[in-house]
Amino acid sequence: MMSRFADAAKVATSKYPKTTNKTIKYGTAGFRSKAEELDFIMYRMGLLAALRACDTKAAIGVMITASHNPVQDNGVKLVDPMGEMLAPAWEVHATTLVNASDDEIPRALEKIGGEARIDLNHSPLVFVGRDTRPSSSQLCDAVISGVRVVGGDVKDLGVITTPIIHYVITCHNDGGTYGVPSEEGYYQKICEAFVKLRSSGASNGNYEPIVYYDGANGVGALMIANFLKHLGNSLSVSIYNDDGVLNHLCGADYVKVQQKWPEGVPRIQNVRCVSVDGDADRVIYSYIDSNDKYHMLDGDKIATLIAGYIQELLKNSGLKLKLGLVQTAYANGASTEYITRKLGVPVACAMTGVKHLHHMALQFDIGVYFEANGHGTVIFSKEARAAIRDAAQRNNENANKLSQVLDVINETVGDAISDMLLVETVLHARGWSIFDWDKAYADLPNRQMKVTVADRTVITTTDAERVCVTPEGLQNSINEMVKAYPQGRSFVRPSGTEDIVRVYAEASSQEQADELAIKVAGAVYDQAGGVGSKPQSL
Ligand SMILES: CC(=O)N[C@H]1[C@@H](OP(=O)(O)O)O[C@H](CO)[C@@H](O)[C@@H]1O
Ligand SMILES: [Mg+2]
Repeated sequence: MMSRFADAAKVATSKYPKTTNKTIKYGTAGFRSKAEELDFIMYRMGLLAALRACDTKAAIGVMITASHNPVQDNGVKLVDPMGEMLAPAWEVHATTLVNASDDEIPRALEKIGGEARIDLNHSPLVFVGRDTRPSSSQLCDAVISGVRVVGGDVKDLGVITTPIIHYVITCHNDGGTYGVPSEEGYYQKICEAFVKLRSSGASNGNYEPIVYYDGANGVGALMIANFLKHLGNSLSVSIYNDDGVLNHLCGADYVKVQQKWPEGVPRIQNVRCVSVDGDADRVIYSYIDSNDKYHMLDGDKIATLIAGYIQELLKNSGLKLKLGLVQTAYANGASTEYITRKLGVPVACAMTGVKHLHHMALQFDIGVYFEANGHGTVIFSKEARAAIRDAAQRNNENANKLSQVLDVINETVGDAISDMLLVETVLHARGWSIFDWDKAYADLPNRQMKVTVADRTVITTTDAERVCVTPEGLQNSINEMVKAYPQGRSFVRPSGTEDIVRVYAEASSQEQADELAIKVAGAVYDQAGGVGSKPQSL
């Protein structure tokens, strides 16, 4: 019998033939590689998205972006019905489908359909969005072809940020409860709440409503301009890096990793600079102080600022809701210490990757989660949201504020611009300058290194990646090394996005953190099959 998916193979062969025999895996960030290697993968992800839409009987999202990677790269990730990352079982299906030969596509689709017991009579709807990369438009056409060849409908959102597609998908699938399912609906919801929260005046104490915005030369620069149309005089945003080479010497990843002021932004003392990444789902703040010293405020600083403020609103409102913060092993030790000891907010540690953090944040009524690199948000349980809205209606002033704060937040995924507006809201409420915020606690000096090994899967970990299980003996070596450094901490784990092992070290001085990182990197090289030359310096 001819497969109902026969056309999928025909179009694959004629328009999107497979161009590699390498095995490819759907990773933490979906599929990512050089743009010219991606046509066939995009087409197949269109096919898969349509099947997933049948499976969930809901609209599915496809975002074409390689986030902070160089402009030559591109990538694709699927968004599940409530804005979540694609379910793990479907990551496996994605991998199977991408690794099938062109002729095997119908069989692979039948198999996925069978395993997931999909109702193929459902007519699938797929939303697609893309970043500003020159390759994105053509790759988007490949996705659309994939969806259509199996009878799906497409809504093309055009050039948008990753968080906007997550928001639109969620609103579409919940019948508009979370908000109006459109790009315009997104701006309106967030901005209206933000403007209301500062209706008594945009300045307050040490807070001045002025930011410099580093758009990473990407979609974040376009979208902030749309935000500004809704923000009136509430915040003055000067936009920089809006038409150069994507992510080049600027943007959130550059600022965080290089710990440097972004190129293209005027180097003015004591001004808050907000850097977003290539698809605007990550944000990092930085400033130059009066002594011309550079300071970077990362996801940990953002998370502690937000959690501290929500805790205060909760306390003053009398609402009994359980607030918690989720971090990863990369969170600076000083931030964990500050939030647990000073603020008394419980902290949980999740494995790297936002889906793990998101999942762990669900255990709290209000869960704040952030990776140190600036990706994160706040999520509220249904009950928490209802309790807040209810108390707000009964004129509880703090609950009312919290209710408006809730609308500034994009709960569906980490969102650079919504997170920025949230940070600005807290600073405004507290009357803080960026300096006041920064001095809450001092980061422990830290260092990250990469080690290349023959097979990074020989490294396995436990306890949210903080303890290394294999190769046997490596953790003991790390323990011995760490002992020699005051406030020393170090761990190693295989990257989920690059073919390397990551080493993290922190200690009481930068020299010591660097020294510890180099020693631990050496131990990884010796005990886990290092290749090339042994790491001896940074
Ligand atoms: C140390 C670090 O920043 N790791 C990043 C990086 O993961 P790795 O598994 O470490 O390669 O990419 C992930 C996806 O973008 C992001 O979630 C994560 O935070
Ligand atoms: Mg990103």
